[in-house]
Amino acid sequence: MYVGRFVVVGPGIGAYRVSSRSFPNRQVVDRDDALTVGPTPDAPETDNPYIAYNCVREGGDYVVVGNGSQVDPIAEKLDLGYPPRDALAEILLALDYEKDDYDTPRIAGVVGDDEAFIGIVRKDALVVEAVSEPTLVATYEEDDPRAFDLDAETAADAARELYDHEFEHAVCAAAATVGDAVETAFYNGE
Ligand SMILES: NC(=O)c1ncn([C@@H]2O[C@H](COP(=O)(O)O)[C@@H](O)[C@H]2O)c1NC=O
Repeated sequence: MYVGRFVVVGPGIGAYRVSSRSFPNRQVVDRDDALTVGPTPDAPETDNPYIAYNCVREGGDYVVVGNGSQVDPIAEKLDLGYPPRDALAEILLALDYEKDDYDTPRIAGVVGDDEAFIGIVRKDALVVEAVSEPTLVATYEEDDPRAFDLDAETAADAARELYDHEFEHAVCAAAATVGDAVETAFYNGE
């Protein structure tokens, strides 16, 4: 099954995978204050505005994961002390779904050491929920949050677990854990 991009978040851990039919030549890079998805050096040029963005970034005591430019303003709201639910709802609603050929939803998660929130804005709905167990939401097909069996306990294992998941067209993955410190990791395949 092809679900496009997806996030999995639970208390203390969050992960994100890029799956892509149209833009497979992409990778995650570590840019000090964020993990960024972008084209590989050999990728064909494109003017699509939705394929390069920060996918993992700290905000306040939390880490934000997501599939587009919403990650930055959500993190900035958290830096200002907004409650995670409100930061997710406000920014997802403000930016809304992507205006591409698929009306691709924006998805995001906020991870704290003992709490987590997940959100999606689709053409027909805005959903923001607190979650107590690892929970998945994807851009296509799996676009309502549902429990996900995440075995990983480290960021490196979470990135690898999402990359290896059976959903089709894996491109790259990133993850973070939130405890006494934040750890991040990514995996771009072999
Ligand atoms: N975040 C991403 O990495 C991303 N990659 C592709 N998209 C959008 O989704 C559309 C469909 O892409 P695909 O066929 O790869 O699923 C693209 O035209 C683009 O507008 C993205 N936007 C949201 O998921």
